[in-house]
Amino acid sequence: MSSAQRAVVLGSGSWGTTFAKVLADAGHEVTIWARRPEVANEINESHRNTGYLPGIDLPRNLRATPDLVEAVSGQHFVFVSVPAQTARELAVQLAPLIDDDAVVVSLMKGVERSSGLRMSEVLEGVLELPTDRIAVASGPNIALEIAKEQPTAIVVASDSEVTAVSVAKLARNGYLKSFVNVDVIGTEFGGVLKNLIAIAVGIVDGVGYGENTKASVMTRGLAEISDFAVAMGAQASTMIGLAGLGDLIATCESPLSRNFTAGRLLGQGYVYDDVVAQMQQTAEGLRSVGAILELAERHGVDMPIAKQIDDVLHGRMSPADLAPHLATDDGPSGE
Ligand SMILES: NC(=O)c1ccc[n+]([C@@H]2O[C@H](COP(=O)([O-])OP(=O)(O)OC[C@H]3O[C@@H](n4cnc5c(N)ncnc54)[C@H](O)[C@@H]3O)[C@@H](O)[C@H]2O)c1
Ligand SMILES: O=P(O)(O)OC[C@H](O)CO
Repeated sequence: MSSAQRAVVLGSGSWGTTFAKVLADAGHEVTIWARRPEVANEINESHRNTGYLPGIDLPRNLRATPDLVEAVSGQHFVFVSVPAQTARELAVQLAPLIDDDAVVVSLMKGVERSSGLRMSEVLEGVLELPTDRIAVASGPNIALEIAKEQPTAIVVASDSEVTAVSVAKLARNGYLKSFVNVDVIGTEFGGVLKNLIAIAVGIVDGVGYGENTKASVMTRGLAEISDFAVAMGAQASTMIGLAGLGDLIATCESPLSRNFTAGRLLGQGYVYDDVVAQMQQTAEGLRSVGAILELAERHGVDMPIAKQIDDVLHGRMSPADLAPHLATDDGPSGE
């Protein structure tokens, strides 16, 4: 464990609050920025965030504020955990506030719908930071499990290994072990793309198909998202690491996953708008699929599962046809 430092986490939803708890449990002095003052008050007064982490007691060295200026002032480590589609507007507010030497870390797992940019690209562009002051963290990290202090691993990536190590040293404690790599593209896309496959697995689960179907979708899904990530510049090895295969397994198998849950509702026959209305929390995959398909087309990558998710989302395909379609493709081909 490193010596005590200061850090701020922007976003007080499930992951922002959990990650702040991870840092505070490592002995650091942690501030969490909550957009809603009532959430900040609850964290400060009751040491709880019941809307997102029911039953979890938060550490006392974790304090919250709804004031972004106060939250960010003098902070060297700034972690960002808001829904991907809101990252740009937050970054615009953040730009004049961050310290000259601050390291900014994305905890998010979506792409910007309008541009197809990864979150680190959005932050880097708006904040005008060199890439050695940007990092991303990803892995099999279902928030509530980590908040319950169940043992977990995470990977921190930055173009600069020094930066990745400095962040990974900060974000480790008795229940979270951090690893590092320098493949930002793979680490980030791993987190984005597993969400799509978790939606597909949720769909077939909702339809009532069993383990063979889910395993087929997961395995072919891993091949599909690896092809995409490598075409975008990722290392193939990252896709079988924590941010790829690791997160794919956790998200596709957990009833706590919002992406899996959204898929299951689709499989049970709910339409897209009903699913969005029922989700209390962010299911990033629903908003990433269109942008990923556009990038895939531009880079000549075939993504049959992602296409089928998009067809189900837009009512062009019955959920029950998703997996059979996989099996009735043209003649046999190599795995
Ligand atoms: N929950 C997890 O298990 C988990 C784990 C790893 C990564 N992530 C990623 O972390 C990111 C955040 O997810 P989450 O689970 O905390 O989501 P969440 O839905 O639980 O919480 C989102 C938070 O963002 C706030 N927010 C909403 N709109 C905002 C805006 N315009 N400006 C600022 N804040 C706004 C909400 O008030 C809430 O506090 C996502 O990209 C997600 O994929 C989540
Ligand atoms: O709840 P989900 O589907 O957003 O998944 C949460 C995390 O990304 C799992 O690592």
